[in-house]
Amino acid sequence: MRTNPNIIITGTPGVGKTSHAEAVAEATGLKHIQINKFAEENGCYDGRDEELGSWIVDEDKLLDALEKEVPEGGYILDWHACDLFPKSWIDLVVVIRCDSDILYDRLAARKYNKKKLEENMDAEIMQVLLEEARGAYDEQQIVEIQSNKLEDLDENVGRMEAWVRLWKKDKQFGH
Ligand SMILES: Nc1ncnc2c1ncn2[C@@H]1O[C@H](COP(=O)(O)OP(=O)(O)OP(=O)(O)O)[C@@H](O)[C@H]1O
Repeated sequence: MRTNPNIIITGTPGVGKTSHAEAVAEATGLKHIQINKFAEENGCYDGRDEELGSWIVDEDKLLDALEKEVPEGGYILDWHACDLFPKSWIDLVVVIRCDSDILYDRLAARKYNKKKLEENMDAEIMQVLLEEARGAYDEQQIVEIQSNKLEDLDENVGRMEAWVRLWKKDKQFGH
């Protein structure tokens, strides 16, 4: 039985996952795992997609490495995919969304190549991550939030902090 929850923060690249995860970790004491970094540090990569200019994560190796700690609770998993994490590990899935014109500017500022930019824009417009979350987790575990402006970030972090507080209180009283 976990005494701290595990939260996935997911969404298309650039929507604001890491900005949210860092702030929620700071506010709640949960540990933030940026999966890209974790995969790199733990040798969970399996080659590189040169066309997209990104590394390919070996999901089996990644889950093996995470399994040593994450099931105990207290983690925020920050990644642009979510359905690989076992349902039994996860208490809340936060899908961050962003308006496409705003996302376009954020991704263009990163100097993504045309293919990568278009793929990510399509993914956001087609709400790929929201559908992926719905396919893997229960509807009541999933929250969809907007991250267009800084006020959204503050409000979202406040909501997530309140959710963590309630979750822990519920556990304390044995619900
Ligand atoms: N609500 C927001 N208001 C204004 N700017 C934001 C907001 N959320 C994120 N940003 C900005 O958008 C950029 C991308 O944010 P961030 O790195 O958190 O996204 P990400 O989803 O973690 O991206 P990636 O998947 O590539 O790691 C950053 O420059 C960040 O400051």
